[in-house]
Amino acid sequence: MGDRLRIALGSDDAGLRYKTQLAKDLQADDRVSEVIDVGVDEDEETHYPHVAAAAARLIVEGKADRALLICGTGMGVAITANKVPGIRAVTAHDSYSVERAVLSNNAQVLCMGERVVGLELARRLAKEWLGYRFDPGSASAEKVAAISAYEAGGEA
Ligand SMILES: O=C[C@H](O)[C@H](O)COP(=O)(O)O
Repeated sequence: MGDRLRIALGSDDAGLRYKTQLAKDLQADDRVSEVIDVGVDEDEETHYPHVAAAAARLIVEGKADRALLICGTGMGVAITANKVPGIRAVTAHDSYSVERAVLSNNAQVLCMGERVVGLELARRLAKEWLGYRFDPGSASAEKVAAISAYEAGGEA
């Protein structure tokens, strides 16, 4: 991952208002090199699993570094993204969890719920999230490696 981040951004119709604002925030942020909008658009009713899977696949294909996904609760998009091998997605609505999602879990995908968290807090959390980088030399790396080993069907 380079210093600046390529962010896949997606929502269903329940998260579209927040996605629209977050897109503007991300595009204005110097730490972001690219925002890849995977939908939905206005008047589009693609269900959340399709949007979440599209964003997660961009990461495993090396076309995005991270994804920010919004649905009603932030849960359906996280569940879906986690079905894509290699993806670690979390739902988080507080500052500490957002920090640990990156620093402890090396999660590439942050999910939030438009029906759960206020817009200004969501914007702040997204801004904080951009500032964290996982340290592969940290004590957390061994634990993340264990996640990957279990995902691969082995033992850790
Ligand atoms: O996790 C799912 C999301 O909250 C979605 O936006 C709404 O899903 P539902 O319409 O099935 O409740």
